[in-house]
Formats: sequence, C-alpha cells, structure tokens
Amino acid sequence: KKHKFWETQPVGQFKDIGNSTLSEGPIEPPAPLSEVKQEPYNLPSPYEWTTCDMDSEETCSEVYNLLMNNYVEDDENMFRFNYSKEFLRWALRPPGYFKSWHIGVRVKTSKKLVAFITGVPARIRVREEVVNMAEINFLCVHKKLRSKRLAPVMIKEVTRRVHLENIWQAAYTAGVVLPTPITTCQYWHRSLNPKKLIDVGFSRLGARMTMSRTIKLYKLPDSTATPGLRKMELHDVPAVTRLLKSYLGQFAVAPDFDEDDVEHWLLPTENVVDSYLVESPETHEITDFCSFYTLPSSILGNQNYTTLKAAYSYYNVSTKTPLLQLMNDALVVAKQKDYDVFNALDVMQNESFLKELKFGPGDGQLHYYLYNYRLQHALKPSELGLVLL
Ligand SMILES: COc1cccc(CC(=N)NC(=O)c2cccnc2OC2CCNCC2)c1
Repeated sequence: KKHKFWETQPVGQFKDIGNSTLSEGPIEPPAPLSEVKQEPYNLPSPYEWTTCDMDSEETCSEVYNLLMNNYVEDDENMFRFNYSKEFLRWALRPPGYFKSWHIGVRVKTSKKLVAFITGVPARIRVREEVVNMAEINFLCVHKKLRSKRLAPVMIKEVTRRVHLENIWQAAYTAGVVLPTPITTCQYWHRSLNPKKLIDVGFSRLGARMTMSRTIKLYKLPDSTATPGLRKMELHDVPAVTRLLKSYLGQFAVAPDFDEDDVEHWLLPTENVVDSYLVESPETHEITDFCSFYTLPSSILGNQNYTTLKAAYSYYNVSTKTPLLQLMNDALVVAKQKDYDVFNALDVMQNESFLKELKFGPGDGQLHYYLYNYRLQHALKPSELGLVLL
C-alpha cells in the first residue's frame, strides 16, 4: 500500500486536493507540551537513538562518512551527494539550533552509526503568515538497512523532538512524490567543465557536436562584467538583509531572514557558500546580490575522476544589474574557482536566465513539502522563494 505512513500524518492528502472547504493553514492545532510524548519512539531492538554532536570532530566524521556512503544518488546511481564536514557544520548550526534535532541511530553492540535525520529551526513566511518551522534534511538509512521501515520511526522521532520545542510545522524536499507537494521544481545544470562532465557521464556529447565545439559552446569570459561586483563582507549584513527581505517578499513561501540569519547563511564560508554583491561605484548603495553553495558529488565507478565539483544556486537578488548579467558573473566566478557544473532549480526568477545562460534541464524533479500546513493551491516554482540545502 503506497504512502502507508504518510496517510497517517497531518499533511495535505491527495484525496483532499481541490476540496475548497478545507482552509489554508495548520492542519492540526499545537498541543500542550504535557501532551507531547516525553520518551523516544521505540526502535527495532538491535538499534538505539543517539544525538549527534556536530561540534565533535569524531561524530561529525561519522555523519560525514555515513552520508558519503549512503545518501542520495542520482536516478542512474552514477553520483552520490558528498556534503563536506564544514558544510554539515554550517547547515546544522544556524542561529537558535537544537543539538537534540541532530538525530542518529546506532547499532547497540558495535555503536556503528547507521542512520541520521536532522532538523534546524527556520522562520518561514507562507503568504502573510510568518511560521516558526523546522527544516528537515539529511534523512539517511544505511544501504544495508533499507526497507526495515526505519525512516517512518525516524520521522516520528524528529517530529516529537520538534514538538517538544513548541514548533508544529516543517519544510522538507524529496526527489520522490509524497502526499502532497506544495510545488514541484525542475533542476537545471550549466556545464563549466564540459569535457569532464562528458567523461564521467554527467552530460552527453550533443548530436552533430564535437568535443572542441562543445568546449567552445560553454566557454565563459575570464573575468566578471559587473562594475562594483565584490565578495560579501561582515559589514554588508544589514544592507544585504534589507535587500533580501524586500526581494523575497514577492514570493508566496520564503524565509523571513533577520540579520543573524543572513550573517550565518550568506556570509562567505570557504568551500561552503559564496556570496557576491554589487556596490554602486557612484552611490555605494548595495543594489544586487548573488550566492551559491558548494555540494560536491562522489563519482561512482569512474577510473579518472572521483569527485564532481558542483555549485548550487542559492539566493539571488537583482534590482539594478540585469539578473542575466548577474548570473553570468556567478558562472564566471564558479568557473574561476574550478567548479565543474553550476546547478539551479526553476524557483524564484531563475527561469528568466536558465536557457539563455545555456543551462540544460536535469533528468529529475525536486518536490517541496510543508508538514502540518495546508495550502489551498499548489504553487508554481516561480512563486517559491525557499532554497533548501
Ligand atoms: C550530480 O550528483 C547528484 C547526486 C545526487 C542526486 C543528484 C540529482 C538530484 N537529486 N539533484 C537535486 O536534488 C538538486 C538539483 C538541483 C538543485 N538542488 C538539488 O538538490 C539540492 C536541494 C535538496 N537537497 C539536495 C541538494 C545529483
């Protein structure tokens, strides 16, 4: 029976699509904390819960290795996400985070880490409502423990721990269709190193295309074009926060960033997140912003390469510089930093540059979900202003 677990959860159900008697907003009301289950859910007997302290080098390495060997692969099982340790520490320790939401499962005897799921707090605006949510991510069960029905109990346990902090909504993405997506995004890839991408099977040589013609097609300028483009610095946080808050206001669902959030999520961090802004040479006003995060993938079964260096479009704001030019400069910077590919979803205003900047459509979709919050209608990807890691 499909979705046996999800039909028991407060999420939009397929059977409710189009039922206009159901109002937009929380599906179940908050419960008094005394009514939240105080003790952890039961795991199958060989396993025990553990809280993963990401400040611990040893535990962070265990999480890194579990994900490197068992996390999400592409549809053809040629690549697997290879989040770095510094990326995981960044992703899991935003302002107000809870260590208790970094949940692992260990084998009682060997203490081996065999599963993981996380939440981080986020203020997300849904239309006019700002909602305290948990962003759920990194659900991973060791390949050898699949279909033991561990995922449902891990989802229930992270939900229980989120409830204990009086948070009743969540946001998450998945490559699979579950009840019920608030939107479904296409992903797009812009080749930066086409020879490597073809060698490893990420891309295929176009029909009637030679390798040298393909390399020429994706060639980028050696330097950026926008006057006043520079890396974001700490003193830019107030201006970038204002710029971002104003820009994200146009989307139906978007983070409600304050300065502490912007400092954490958007200040450049080596090998994790890169952020650039345009400071007008005349007025010194900050008029535009672009950012991408670094998520390499392991290349499974290739003699010459082990890693695909990929940049993922994050938050971009254009108020003076055309978005097309701003994003082309982002491609130029990514190429300068030796990335192989630049990925983007068709969210926000990304559709306006994807084809013109020679992005090609990916072969999959990314579905966005809200937990315990019903939207009257699914969104178009262009109405979504939320990028999850
Ligand atoms: C190239 O290596 C891959 C390794 C694993 C999976 C995929 C395909 C895939 N599933 N891609 C995405 O989900 C994706 C494509 C474009 C932009 N963001 C994305 O996912 C982000 C956001 C959701 N969490 C994973 C990273 C590709």
